[in-house]
Amino acid sequence: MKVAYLGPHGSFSEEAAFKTFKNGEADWQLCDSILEVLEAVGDRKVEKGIVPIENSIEGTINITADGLLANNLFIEEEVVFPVSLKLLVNEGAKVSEIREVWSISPALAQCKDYIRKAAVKTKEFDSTSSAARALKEQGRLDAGAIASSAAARLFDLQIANNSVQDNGENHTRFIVVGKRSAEFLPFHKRDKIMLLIAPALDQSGVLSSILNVFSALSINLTWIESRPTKKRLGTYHFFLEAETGQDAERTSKALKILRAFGHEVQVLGSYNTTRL
Ligand SMILES: O=C(O)C(=O)C[C@]1(C(=O)O)C=C[C@@H](O)C=C1
Repeated sequence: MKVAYLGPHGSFSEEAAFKTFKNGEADWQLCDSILEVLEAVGDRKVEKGIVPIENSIEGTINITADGLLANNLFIEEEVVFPVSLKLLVNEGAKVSEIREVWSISPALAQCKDYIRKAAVKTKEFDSTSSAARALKEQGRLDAGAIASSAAARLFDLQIANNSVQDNGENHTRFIVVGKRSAEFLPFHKRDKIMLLIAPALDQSGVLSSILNVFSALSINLTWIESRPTKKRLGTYHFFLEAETGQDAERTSKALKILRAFGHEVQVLGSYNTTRL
């Protein structure tokens, strides 16, 4: 089975992918960006992809949320992975002389406090490991990369600071996605469900009326995110993730009520969750 993830080697996505799929189960396809992973699944070049969707410090990874819809994907599994962001430097570099730090944007955002205090510039890359690789290739002594200890080993870089993230408790939620197929059985004995809800009317109280359906049925919501529809300024749709507690009946009741109110409801995934 072909499985895509964000490369190059040494990325957090790689660590999450290796822990999620059994040895020998996957024929790995490394991609240059998160969007490329989602497109590879969308274009059926691979069967599955694994991508980050949310980080405990920085929040939603919008590229993933929007890319799920643009590529007609279905969430099949969720894994929560601990992240430890380090400052990597070339041999001979002095921390006091670092003027720039390089990384993917969500990782830079997870280290805002360090970046502000150190008064360094930032430069965005498509992954933590591509930043580490570029640092090694360019041999710069005035720049550092925010990346993993695996990237330090792989690119032979020194760990100048073992933890540059704003909070020691740092987790990223990854999802395994596949191409959506009409015959897929939604919410059958799974822990969670992901919905995309486009409200029927743009009127006051519409979001609270949607949320009331879940509270009336005692369904716990675990994530809510509004994203612009990209059609007109001020128009939004909502990602809602709920714990189904493997109870398909209450979940289908909620969907029926929401649709009866005229809201457009799409099931974007039905999955179990694992903490790595
Ligand atoms: O750049 C990587 O190493 C990734 O796997 C991406 C990513 C992300 O974008 O959230 C994954 C986990 C961490 O939160 C930092 C980076």
